[in-house]
Amino acid sequence: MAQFLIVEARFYDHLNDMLIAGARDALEAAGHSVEVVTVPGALEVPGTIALADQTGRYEGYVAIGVVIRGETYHFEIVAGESARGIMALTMDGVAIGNGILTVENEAQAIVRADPAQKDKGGEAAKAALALYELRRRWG
Ligand SMILES: Nc1c(NC[C@H](O)[C@H](O)[C@H](O)CO)[nH]c(=O)[nH]c1=O
Ligand SMILES: CC(=O)[C@@H](O)COP(=O)(O)O
Repeated sequence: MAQFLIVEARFYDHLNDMLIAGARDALEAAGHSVEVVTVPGALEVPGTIALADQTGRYEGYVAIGVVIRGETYHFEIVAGESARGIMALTMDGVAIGNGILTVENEAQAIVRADPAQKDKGGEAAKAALALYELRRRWG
């Protein structure tokens, strides 16, 4: 049994609740414990995972959030930089599944967040579990 941390950018409550439910179910079904920490937006997620990892308390992380395209270039910054930060940590060996949706509209987000449909939260948790298992094998 390992301790996983879900780091959620709580920008859209109803969408996050579905993503977290899917992620939590996947982690608990695999026999692990789950904590959740909430940050304002997707840009804060990589830094939060970096800080959490320094504590040594967690074996893996699931990044949760939703970025919906608006009218300006801000979408590219938030979507791209959050993914870039998460990927940088992954390349340093941190076990992270990226469940931050980057979508055009709310309808796309609902289909992807709903555990009964695309279940992207569960998918991200399974990615974190896969990296955690590889770390155990090779670590
Ligand atoms: N527009 C969205 C954001 N924007 C906020 C940033 O992530 C960040 O919190 C702010 O710039 C302060 O550093 N965040 C999301 O998660 N989703 C969005 O659609
Ligand atoms: C992530 C975004 O694009 C967004 O929420 C910001 O919207 P806008 O570009 O209309 O300010």
